[in-house]
Amino acid sequence: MTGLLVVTAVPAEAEAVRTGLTDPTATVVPVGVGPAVAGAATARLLALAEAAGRPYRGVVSAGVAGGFAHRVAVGGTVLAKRSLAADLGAESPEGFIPIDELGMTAEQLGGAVAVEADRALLAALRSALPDAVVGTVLTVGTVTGTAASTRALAVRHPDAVAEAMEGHGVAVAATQAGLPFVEIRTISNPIGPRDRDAWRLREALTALGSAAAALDALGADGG
Ligand SMILES: O=C(O)c1cccc(C(=O)CC[C@H]2O[C@@H](n3cnc4c(=O)[nH]cnc43)[C@H](O)[C@@H]2O)c1
Repeated sequence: MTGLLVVTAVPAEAEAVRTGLTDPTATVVPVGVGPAVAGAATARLLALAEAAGRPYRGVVSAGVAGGFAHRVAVGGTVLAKRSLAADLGAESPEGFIPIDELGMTAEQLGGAVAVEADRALLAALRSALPDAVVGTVLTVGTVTGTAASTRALAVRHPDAVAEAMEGHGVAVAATQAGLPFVEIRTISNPIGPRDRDAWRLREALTALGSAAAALDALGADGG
């Protein structure tokens, strides 16, 4: 069995992870932006490793994220208790209806709208990163960019700490492969009215490099 598969969206995030992670058995791959592309790419990487007789032992979704300002500051680190597909559902005149409240069977849904982090991986990261904020990390297809939608998300998900665009897709790929999964993010921007100039990518990428050192705790003898 090989080591961990760590997937990021963009190459800059993968580079940041590689600066902190020293576990030689881990593989870090930038797979693209968004849950569909990240999920499909992760599933393919897992299948290729399995077919080569070198299956991964766990999957990590890592990168930068928008943070809910009342929960975590820019530059902070978050660990996902669960990775939740926050915009999977239906709009209605009364508001958003999550996919799992539309009356579909489990078979029709094909997977959970929220994937829980693997307990052992999360526990190992929590102890290596005691200052990290732990809560739900939302997966969205559209970056939240208004005060109204930020409020609506925070009300709908009071335990949410951050949003990003890949976690749930990667989590579904890991779950379907029977592998443990966890999501780790560092905060590049507060969620709220769009202000791309306010994104602190360099700060978040530096924090990601530091946080990635904790992934060594998930290596062959850890986690
Ligand atoms: O341009 C660069 O150098 C660069 C370096 C690192 C990352 C990027 C990105 O564009 C990251 C996109 C990635 O970040 C996540 N993200 C960050 N903030 C949010 C947010 O407020 N809402 C949703 N997602 C966010 C997301 O996972 C994207 O894939 C560029």
